[in-house]
Amino acid sequence: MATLIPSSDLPARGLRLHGVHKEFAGQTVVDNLNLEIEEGSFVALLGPSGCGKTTTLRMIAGFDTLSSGRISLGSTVLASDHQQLPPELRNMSMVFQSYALWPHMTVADNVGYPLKLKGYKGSDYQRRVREALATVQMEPYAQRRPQDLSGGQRQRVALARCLASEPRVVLLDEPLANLDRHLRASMEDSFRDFHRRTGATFIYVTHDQAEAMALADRIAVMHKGQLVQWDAPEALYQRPQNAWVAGFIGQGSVVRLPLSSSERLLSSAQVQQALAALQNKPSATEEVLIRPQHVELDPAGVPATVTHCVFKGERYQFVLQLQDGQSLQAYHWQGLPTGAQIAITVRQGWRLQEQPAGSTRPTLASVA
Ligand SMILES: Nc1ncnc2c1ncn2[C@@H]1O[C@H](COP(=O)(O)OP(=O)(O)OP(=O)(O)O)[C@@H](O)[C@H]1O
Repeated sequence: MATLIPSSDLPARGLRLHGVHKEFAGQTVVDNLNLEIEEGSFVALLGPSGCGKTTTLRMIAGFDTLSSGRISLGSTVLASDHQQLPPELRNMSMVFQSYALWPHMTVADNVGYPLKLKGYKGSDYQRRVREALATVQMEPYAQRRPQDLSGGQRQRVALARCLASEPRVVLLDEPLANLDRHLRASMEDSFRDFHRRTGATFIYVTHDQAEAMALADRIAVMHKGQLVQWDAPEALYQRPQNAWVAGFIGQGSVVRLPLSSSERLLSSAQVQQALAALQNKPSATEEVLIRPQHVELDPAGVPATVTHCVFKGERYQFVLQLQDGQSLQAYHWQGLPTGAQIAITVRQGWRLQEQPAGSTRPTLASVA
């Protein structure tokens, strides 16, 4: 796959992955990965299960070796196919889904562990432990053991331990995966705050696109070991590279439309014209992403039939059938019966790049 990151000047103290490749028993799990991560940024590695996110994080941390390529932090080469800086010399800290706290130690001792390794003692040690615990509002729990804490509290202790070691890079591997939905939302705030306070570079692995969008200022979308898009959350949502990314990020429909121009962002008039032309069964069509919020009921629009309607609390979610049988997702504040004949206007569309033959795409979120 082509390099998606321009090989511009190295960020002065940033993290760079250059042609990183990893095989396990002859099978490629990370394929020529190129990324330039700015110092102090919050980056998410996002992709479906098995796409190589954790392996990438472990190579950055130094827990896995590279088959080929190079990882560097500023001017220091951390790893290549012939050299490997040990994890403890990388000035990085990893936060795991399982928290990885010592069960026989108190909360304070868990947090202080990396400080002891660095030789801190006495009042300086005590102060740093207190400060780290205060940052995650866990000071009152200093003398408890991890098993006497909730999942969210344990993860906050793991964050405090990470903070105490003052890393330049914080690596987080699905840290919220074991928590319920409400706790996840409040922990997202803790991560944001933690990132702001430390100024460290954060690399956050998740398969949850909403979590990645809420936290990261840049997202690397991975699929089958390859980087498919590297962009800000808004850009990923508004300008996905292809139908696979469009299906993975947010809700929407990919429809095939006959297009007469070459722009990627299509105006309402262009989409309406293409939708109206579907009744002529055009032979040449291209993939266009249409987000549900851009579909509006409009008596002057093109005909469609309601095939599915689900109440979602703040709105109804529909599946509509276009004149040629293609499906389109839409929202509306009112419910409509299945089989209702309506007319719609689409406010905008995004032309997708065709994917290489044989590649798969995630199933687009449906209301069914
Ligand atoms: N030590 C190993 N030996 C052999 N294969 C491995 C090893 N570690 C990972 N793999 C394989 O590499 C592929 C990528 O795994 P990885 O854990 O990096 O994916 P992931 O995107 O983090 O997935 P998940 O979200 O499920 O954790 C998978 O097919 C996995 O089975």
